[in-house]
Amino acid sequence: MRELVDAQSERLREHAPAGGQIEVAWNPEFLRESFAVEDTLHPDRLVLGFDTAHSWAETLLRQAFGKIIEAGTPTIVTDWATAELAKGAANSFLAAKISFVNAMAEVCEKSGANVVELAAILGHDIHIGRHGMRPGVGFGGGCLPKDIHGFIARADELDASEAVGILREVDAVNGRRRQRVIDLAREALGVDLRGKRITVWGAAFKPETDDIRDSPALAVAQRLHDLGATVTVTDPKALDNARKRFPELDYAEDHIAAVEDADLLIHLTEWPQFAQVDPRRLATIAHSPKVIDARSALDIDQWRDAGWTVRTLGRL
Ligand SMILES: NC(=O)c1ccc[n+]([C@@H]2O[C@H](COP(=O)([O-])OP(=O)(O)OC[C@H]3O[C@@H](n4cnc5c(N)ncnc54)[C@H](O)[C@@H]3O)[C@@H](O)[C@H]2O)c1
Ligand SMILES: O=c1ccn([C@@H]2O[C@H](COP(=O)(O)OP(=O)(O)O[C@H]3O[C@H](CO)[C@@H](O)[C@H](O)[C@H]3O)[C@@H](O)[C@H]2O)c(=O)[nH]1
Repeated sequence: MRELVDAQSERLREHAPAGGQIEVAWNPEFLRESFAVEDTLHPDRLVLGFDTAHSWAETLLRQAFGKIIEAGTPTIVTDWATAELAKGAANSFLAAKISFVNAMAEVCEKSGANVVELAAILGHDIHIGRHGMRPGVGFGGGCLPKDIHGFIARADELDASEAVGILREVDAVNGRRRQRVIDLAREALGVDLRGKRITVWGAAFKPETDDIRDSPALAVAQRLHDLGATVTVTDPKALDNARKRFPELDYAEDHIAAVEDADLLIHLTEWPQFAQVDPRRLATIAHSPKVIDARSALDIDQWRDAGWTVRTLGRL
């Protein structure tokens, strides 16, 4: 690791106009999409990685983050190698937490337990914590998938493959959640999906963004389309991006009208407006009132009372 950073610094010194004046500092940031401003102004920690033989970069960064440091933000000053690992390790842990609860969901599906309640029980243990452990169709986006793959590749380069076996499993669990939704769709509609009309609620990889990078919702929608279903996708913000990337899918602006004549509705991105829909009204629009709640975000008792057949990931 040290050699890699040294080599990168050397390359910078060769190519940058400032040459030997260049000093390299690592400052990973941990902001989440749709919370970028809040996470930037109020980060839960700062990581500053330097070549400790120099102090110029440290002085500059401490000035740049002056107000945030004064506010008492934990600030960890460390070496290059540790700072470089910080980002990949943090995202790997977040991904592992999600896949852990989703692996529990797989067990719940076999045993009849309820993964939402199980996650609440686990989350109240302060050693575990309740944040970032919502079960569902798994993680996507521009960060967690890329970062665990990058971390695995780097560990392989460093001859530390065994240490990241756990991350290969994290990735495998994540992929199985998407497949589980396809399996549930086939249970609901029959193995042959040709000619079936499926409405997908959600295109963004998570709510409150138009980002569709590695979106679980669109991956599932595309697979259903490949199996012959007519798939209509709706999303409050991400339709333009989705249309460009997956022109073969159908799109609808209005999430209620999107359900007209549907044989099956699949809830794949938990936008709050989806959970606020009156299921009684929706049941009169759909061709067949069947829903898969792949984010455990709908009030399934209310939907069942309204006449819907409800399937979920990780609870009956
Ligand atoms: N999106 C986030 O919330 C977030 C949060 C923390 C960290 N990060 C990290 O920040 C980095 C960028 O993320 P992003 O979401 O802004 O991605 P992005 O894809 O939106 O932006 C990347 C930019 O880099 C440009 N680019 C790509 N390859 C290039 C190259 N070879 N030369 C010059 N420019 C190139 C692209 O054109 C694009 O404008 C990633 O490593 C990501 O993990 C992102
Ligand atoms: O309990 C949870 C939390 C998240 N997700 C999914 O995980 C993915 C990532 O969500 P989130 O972490 O909220 O979004 P990002 O904006 O990708 O932020 C992650 O990636 C950033 C870029 O590296 C980091 O800076 C952040 O700390 C890290 O949370 C999304 O698909 C979510 O639907 C779940 O399935 N269950």
